[in-house]
Amino acid sequence: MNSENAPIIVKNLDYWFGEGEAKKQALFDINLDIHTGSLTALMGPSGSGKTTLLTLMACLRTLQCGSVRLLGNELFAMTEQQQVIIRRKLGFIFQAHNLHESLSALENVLIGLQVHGGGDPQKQKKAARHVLSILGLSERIDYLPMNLSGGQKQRVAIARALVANPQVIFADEPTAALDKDSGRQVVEIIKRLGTQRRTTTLMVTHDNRILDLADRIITMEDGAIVSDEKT
Ligand SMILES: Nc1ncnc2c1ncn2[C@@H]1O[C@H](COP(=O)(O)OP(=O)(O)OP(=O)(O)O)[C@@H](O)[C@H]1O
Repeated sequence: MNSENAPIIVKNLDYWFGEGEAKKQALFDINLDIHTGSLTALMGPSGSGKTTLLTLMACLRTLQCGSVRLLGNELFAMTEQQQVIIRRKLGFIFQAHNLHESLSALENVLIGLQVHGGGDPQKQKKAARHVLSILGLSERIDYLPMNLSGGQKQRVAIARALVANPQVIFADEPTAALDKDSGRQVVEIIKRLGTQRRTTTLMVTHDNRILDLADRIITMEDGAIVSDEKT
């Protein structure tokens, strides 16, 4: 694949936290191309910069130095309005699944469509039901989060991230709260999306149990990439 067409292209990316005496560099000269439809695991010890890099690539943090091209758009110096438009093409899955406790599984997934504004409510419900069924939750659509297991809640959060057919999914430790089987199931679903819908996924993980499912494993240490392996 021509790397110019890659959905994520990172060049010479540096990042600092703090100001003055407290200023500390968190990322050092990161260069990376992520290919369409691939599932990439981002690994490394605590504090190595994984989340900082993920949030910069996901347009959730302002770039200071270097370049990130996300779906053909340069994120450096991008306006807030442009950022909102590009974020609509992305799906986010975080460890704390942030479901609304007062809303059913179906209603939580509908939020993933309603942030886009407009749309036919009946079609939206159909899409939400469909994605919940793919995730094995057909029987649970009217349940409140308090009545779902940890794995089921995480699958609802994934359904919410997937319902709008994102082109890129950014996941931060999506399996951390799950047992081995639920964790594998979740990553298998994400992997299938890569094959079926050409969805590209970047996943920060400490979970060795699911690494065999990744197409590529990038390891960071002290703010730099120290290894980059295809599996
Ligand atoms: N808001 C912040 N303010 C100051 N320093 C920060 C902030 N967030 C992260 N850092 C520092 O930046 C470095 C990278 O942190 P980051 O959270 O990206 O690492 P990580 O590899 O994701 O760690 P973990 O696996 O523990 O989540 C660390 O030294 C961390 O202390």
